[in-house]
Amino acid sequence: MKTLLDHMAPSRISTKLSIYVSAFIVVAFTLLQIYNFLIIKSEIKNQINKEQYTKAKFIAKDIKNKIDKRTKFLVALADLIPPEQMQSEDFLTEKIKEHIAFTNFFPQGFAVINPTGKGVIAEYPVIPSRKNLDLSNREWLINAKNSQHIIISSPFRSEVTDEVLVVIAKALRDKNGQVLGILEAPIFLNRPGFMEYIFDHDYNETSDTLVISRASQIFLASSTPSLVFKSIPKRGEDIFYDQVMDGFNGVGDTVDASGDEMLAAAANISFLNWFVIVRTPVDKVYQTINESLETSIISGVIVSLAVFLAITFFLFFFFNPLKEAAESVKEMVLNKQPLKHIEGYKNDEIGDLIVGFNAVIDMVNERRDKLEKSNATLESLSQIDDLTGVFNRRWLDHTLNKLWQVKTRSQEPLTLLLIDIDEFKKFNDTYGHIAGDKCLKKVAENIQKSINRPTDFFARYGGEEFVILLEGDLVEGFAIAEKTRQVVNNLQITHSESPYDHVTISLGVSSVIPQLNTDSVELVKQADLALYQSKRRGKNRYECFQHKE
Ligand SMILES: Nc1nc2c(ncn2[C@@H]2O[C@H](COP(=O)(O)OP(=O)(O)OP(=O)(O)O)[C@@H](O)[C@H]2O)c(=O)[nH]1
Repeated sequence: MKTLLDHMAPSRISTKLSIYVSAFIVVAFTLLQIYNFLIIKSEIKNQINKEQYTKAKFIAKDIKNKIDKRTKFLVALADLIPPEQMQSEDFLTEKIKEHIAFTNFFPQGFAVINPTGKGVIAEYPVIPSRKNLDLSNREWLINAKNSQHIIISSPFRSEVTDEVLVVIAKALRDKNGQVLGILEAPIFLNRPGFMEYIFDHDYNETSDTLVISRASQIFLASSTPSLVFKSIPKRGEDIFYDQVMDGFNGVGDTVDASGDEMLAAAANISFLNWFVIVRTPVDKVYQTINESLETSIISGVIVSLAVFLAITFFLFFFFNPLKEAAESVKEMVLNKQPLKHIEGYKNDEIGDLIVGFNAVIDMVNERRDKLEKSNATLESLSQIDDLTGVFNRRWLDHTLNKLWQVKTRSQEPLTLLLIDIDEFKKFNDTYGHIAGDKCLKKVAENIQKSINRPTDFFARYGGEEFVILLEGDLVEGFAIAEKTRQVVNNLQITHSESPYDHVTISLGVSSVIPQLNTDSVELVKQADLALYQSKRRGKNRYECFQHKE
């Protein structure tokens, strides 16, 4: 029973393909994700930069408008106060009250300050702490007194409420230019109607809006309360701040107090020498895309796994016939089994391969059969004597040696009859070689016919000599010798030069029970000696080899 792991052996094409294809898909998918991630990141950065810059410019414009409106309002009020009414608190209070009724720009109202800076000539609404303030040393009071125009103070913290404010002020003069009082109004940056939204944490949920005084180098407004009225980074600490301090309007990269990277946009409020920065932590900018990257990594892993399993399954399905075919071939080759058709037909290239392989096997088998047949033919031809068609000397030697070994083991007799045609030279000389050949053939054919036991073998030994090999003893040898002699004698092939007037044969018989370390040649030699005796004793007879006592 094969396990899944066997099916997924590393040597299998389907396993290799699964791994390669899956790895390719994973790498391609990952690269695509990274590419998309970088593109989207860059798009998001551009978008956020654009939005932040628009927001910064909008806020800058909004602050400018608000200051403009307030200064115009104060100038209009100042124009309503004639110098001769300057000492009339009631008149001034009434005028302020009338004027202020049209706006909510000034929740702290207006005050007309004594030119010395000590005491209030008139105010509305009445703010008790204001009356006792000594403003004589305030830079804005001094500036207002020295200016024909409205002035805007540097931002400062209220001693009373600790809020950040600016004061707008205009000196009220008599016709000689003598300052009779200073009309002033505080603008609290965090109060409703001005920049309160910048201080609102909810409004700045992801981004942070900062209003910065270039002259004072401090944060005037921020949704982070701890930043308000703190110094901005020193020159050299943050390139973006340095650029903005030099008047740059636009977008860039910065860091916050804790060193976290931020995308920022800056817009100038030139006439105040302030600027607005809108900034967002990079973490927050890319939060969504980072989260989606995590999700896509998880989904990528799941998809890759699913793709791997799907590919493995499909490749297994497609390549299994190939695998089984390969195993069949391997088994045939390794175990040297007969080549046979392999199973697993599929209607595709693998199927074509299997069909082709089977056809090759058919061809190989067919050729092998032919070769075996022709080998067998060659083999038999190499064992047959051309002239007579009986076994030849080569076959005889081989058979004799084989039988010699068999009889050595079984200790049974082996008998050899050496046959020689008498006066054959004369036959040739008399009738010619062709007739001699015919004679040889006829003799051989007839002796062969007379040998009918499967354990008796007949072969041409060479020339006009033949051998009969018997798996029997001397007695049987004599019987066959005599029978053979008679067979040839009875052929009555005319031979005028023979004393018998026809062709005869002489035979030498020898028999032995083969022993270890003896040679079959000995048996032939003995038969030859016996044949010699036959010739000497008149031919057309057989003699037996006599062992010397
Ligand atoms: N025609 C033909 N003659 C052969 C063949 N092989 C051998 N001979 C002849 O057989 C003859 C054998 O002669 P010898 O060995 O002198 O023996 P013999 O003439 O038979 O005399 P004895 O053996 O004493 O009877 C030779 O003349 C060979 O040329 C053959 O294949 N065809």
